[in-house]
Amino acid sequence: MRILIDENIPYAEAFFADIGTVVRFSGRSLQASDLVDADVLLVRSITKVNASLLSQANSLKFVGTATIGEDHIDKAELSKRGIAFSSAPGCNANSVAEFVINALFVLAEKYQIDVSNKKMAIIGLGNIGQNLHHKLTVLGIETLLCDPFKSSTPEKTYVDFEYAIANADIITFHTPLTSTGTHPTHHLLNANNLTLLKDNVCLINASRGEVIDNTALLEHITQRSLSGKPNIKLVLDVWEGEPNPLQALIPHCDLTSAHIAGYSLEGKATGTEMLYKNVCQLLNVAATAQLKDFLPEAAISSITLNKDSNVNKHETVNNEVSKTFTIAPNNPLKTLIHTVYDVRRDDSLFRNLLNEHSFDWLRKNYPIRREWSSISVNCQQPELAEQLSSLGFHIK
Ligand SMILES: NC(=O)c1ccc[n+]([C@@H]2O[C@H](COP(=O)([O-])OP(=O)(O)OC[C@H]3O[C@@H](n4cnc5c(N)ncnc54)[C@H](O)[C@@H]3O)[C@@H](O)[C@H]2O)c1
Ligand SMILES: O=C(O)[C@H](O)[C@H](O)COP(=O)(O)O
Repeated sequence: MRILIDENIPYAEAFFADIGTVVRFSGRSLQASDLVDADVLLVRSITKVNASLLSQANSLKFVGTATIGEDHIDKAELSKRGIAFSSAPGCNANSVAEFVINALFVLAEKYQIDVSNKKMAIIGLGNIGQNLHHKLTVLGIETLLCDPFKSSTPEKTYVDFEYAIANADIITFHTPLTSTGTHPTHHLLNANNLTLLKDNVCLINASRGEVIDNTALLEHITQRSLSGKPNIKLVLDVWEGEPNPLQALIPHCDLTSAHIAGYSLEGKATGTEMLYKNVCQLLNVAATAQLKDFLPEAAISSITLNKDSNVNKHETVNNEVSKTFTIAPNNPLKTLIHTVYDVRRDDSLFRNLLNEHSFDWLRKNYPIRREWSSISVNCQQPELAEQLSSLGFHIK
């Protein structure tokens, strides 16, 4: 059994060595001829699996992508050739949701935004959007939910896209990239509706670059500046035209990164495990390998929050009780989250290394990043401990 696996899929040997011969490849240079005699092909989002790539596949039984996005896969072509397919839905949802909260905390501190009285629109309520919605609810941040494929219930109200972007203080995108169907997302945010955004809006895109018309966004930012309006607070993890982002947009961003929101070790490794289980099922072999047996302990695996840590502290300055920032600079929750991982690290790498190296290099050489669940927190305050536990931390 010949198993072709992208070089950026972790733990592939640990999972697949017992099933067959693992052959690694570089995602953008895979050729049709490499698929001769291959039985299984596991890719990431940079490999376009289409008729051309599959043209010499003579024994391929399964194609898997260790991602949730499927816009790089021609599923109709796979089905025509009788090749089974699966993605890894939800594998990196927690990673992306943590990334967004991480970025939000940076913006809140940088601009002293009291997020407790702001509305955050989540565009796309799938695996990531729902995970993020849960975390924001735990943090007490009000949300506007937008997903035309979901119906409102007494507990959950969905709003339409224009309402969401016109009324939100923070907007975060979590849709797939689609260009057909009733609600395509290609250039969902574009020259026609950018004008609806609030003056002080924060915009986060960790979905697909093409969901926002990047040229129109740059033009809009320039027009805003000319008319004396405040800048958009901008977080871009994904870019139109990757691996060649619109360079002129970069200086206008507060936080930049090379499509790594889903790149926690847990997120990537869970993708491998999901594909492994699917391959085992297809081949009718027992799935004996388990991620929990390989995942290493985090570099910092235990932390103590002292007794007087208080998330929503009212500070008295000059005999006046100061404004309560849910995410104040000394907020222990923010400190804790930025101890596990700080999105500003990736912003620095992106800005400093993008010209010397490349977008793909930054992704390939991505430093290990762990999720909140990798850390055990010793917390003496029951209320804070419960909040941390709901966010995914282990409580001692
Ligand atoms: N930056 C990263 O590293 C990273 C990581 C993971 C996923 N992603 C991207 O994020 C996307 C979402 O991931 P997911 O796991 O939540 O996927 P998902 O399929 O679980 O959810 C997507 C949701 O978007 C909704 N949707 C579709 N069209 C919409 C529209 N026009 N307006 C609003 N909502 C719409 C769908 O109904 C669905 O609920 C992926 O498709 C992928 O492109 C990026
Ligand atoms: O769609 C996804 O799951 C994510 O965008 C994923 O993190 C992309 O990573 P890549 O496959 O490009 O390495």
